[in-house]
Amino acid sequence: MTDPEPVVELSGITKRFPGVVANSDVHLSVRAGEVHAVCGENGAGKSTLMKILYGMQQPDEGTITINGEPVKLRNPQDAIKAGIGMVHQHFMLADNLTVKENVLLGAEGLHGIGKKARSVLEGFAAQTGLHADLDLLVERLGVADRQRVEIVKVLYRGARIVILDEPTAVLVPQEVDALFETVRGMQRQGFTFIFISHKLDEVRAIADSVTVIRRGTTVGTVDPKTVSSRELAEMMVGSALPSPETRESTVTDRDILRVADLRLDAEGTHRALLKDITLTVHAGEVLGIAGVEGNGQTELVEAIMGMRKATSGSVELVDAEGTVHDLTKLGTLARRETGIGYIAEDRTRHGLLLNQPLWSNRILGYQTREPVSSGRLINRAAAREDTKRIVEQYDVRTPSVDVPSGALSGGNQQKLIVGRELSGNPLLLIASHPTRGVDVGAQALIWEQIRTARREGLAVLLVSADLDELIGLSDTIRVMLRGELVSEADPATVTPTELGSAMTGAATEEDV
Ligand SMILES: Nc1ncnc2c1ncn2[C@@H]1O[C@H](COP(=O)(O)OP(=O)(O)OP(=O)(O)O)[C@@H](O)[C@H]1O
Repeated sequence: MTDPEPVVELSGITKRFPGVVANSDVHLSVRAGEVHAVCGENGAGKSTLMKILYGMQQPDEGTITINGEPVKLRNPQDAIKAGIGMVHQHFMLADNLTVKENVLLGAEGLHGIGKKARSVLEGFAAQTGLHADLDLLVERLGVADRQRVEIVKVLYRGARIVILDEPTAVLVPQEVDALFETVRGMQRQGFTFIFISHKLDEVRAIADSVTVIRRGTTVGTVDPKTVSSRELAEMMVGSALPSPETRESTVTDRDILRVADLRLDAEGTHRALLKDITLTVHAGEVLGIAGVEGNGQTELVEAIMGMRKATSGSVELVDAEGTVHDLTKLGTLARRETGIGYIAEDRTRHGLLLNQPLWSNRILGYQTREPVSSGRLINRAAAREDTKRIVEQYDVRTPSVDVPSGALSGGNQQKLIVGRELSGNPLLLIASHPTRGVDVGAQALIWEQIRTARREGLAVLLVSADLDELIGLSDTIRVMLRGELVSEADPATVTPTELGSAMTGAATEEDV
């Protein structure tokens, strides 16, 4: 039997940015009806390649062939015409519109907005397992359903080849299984998927082929069923990975963060986004917060950081001398200055200034502190030096510390932030999804840095959607549901599936 014809053939793709070759002679050949994973370290060039395939960027060299025809994709409209759809990692839906409105917006020309449109839409909804009412506002949907709306949106526009950019990063294991079921079902109907992921177990579970990219160029394409996750990781990195360390407890009885009876009402209402939150994080402890996205974790972090004003309750930080600092009424910068490092959930909104060089980003949040400032004056030379140190220590792949942080790949931006936030010698680190979007090698590195700091007495409040990370890093896990801490899990014994059930188990469709 001969292999089916490739539906997508990228050949000799090269893309240069100032100081960086993002793609160098990359080849990718995707057969009809397969799930083709693209893997590689942070900065390897995956996003660039996908942007080229989706018409968002033009290659300097190379050719693109779709269904045997050479094509020029000048913009996403061209890609959509060629039958390519992209589901981005960050959803692009309007919360205040219904499912139907979101799908039809901008595509009214296809089937109108009446009965015909609805019936086509219903067909795609059934195909993707989207059971939500099409007239429901998107804000009422959970993450997994929103993702399905995104998929429906691209199918409605005629996509037969769907790019999924890290689709499982925000899903619990049960939702990942459901997504994979959908993908398999659609595959049987002839759809082709290109799947970007750092989760190699998932790649092995769903993909028919995997193309590995390293430092901008193709290493090769393999059958993921015939290699282990470790071998795949080593193909990506080009060398052997360090072994994961064994569990050891460094928890002390010294309180660092104390949150008592915290309540946060939605603005102008008495509807509680957070209720009865009481928790303590000790020196040397990682307290993990598990929860399906949208259950109050973001609000909890923002209330502790002073980005949202709590309705009632208190937040205190106890320093090394035992002095208690009441943070409840302080602003964010003042809270940080008492000794909090903060890895924000949304690095491009709260963590970085994208048009500023890396060294200026090193100063962000530390404008009054050594070594980058004398308290009143910024010390540029010291900031550049310290940024170089971070780049080295955290393996940030960049041509220099003078490029804007926006030119770094997502994972490298994340490494820069983690490096900066651990550099201020904080008492407490608030880490929201600290390794989101980073590759396995960088993840191991970040975990190691956090563990080292914990051994030296750092207290960590960890919020993560990556259950392996929560289980692997936490000393204690608490589960958040509808704004409350509802249960505890022992990371030494709990499985990701059990934790997933605790996170969703008690929730009914309506609650979500
Ligand atoms: N607009 C740009 N300007 C300058 N350099 C860029 C730009 N976009 C990407 N790069 C560089 O190209 C290289 C490849 O980046 P790309 O985002 O494709 O990597 P990636 O494999 O998707 O990484 P990640 O897993 O971290 O998302 C990186 O070195 C990055 O800094």
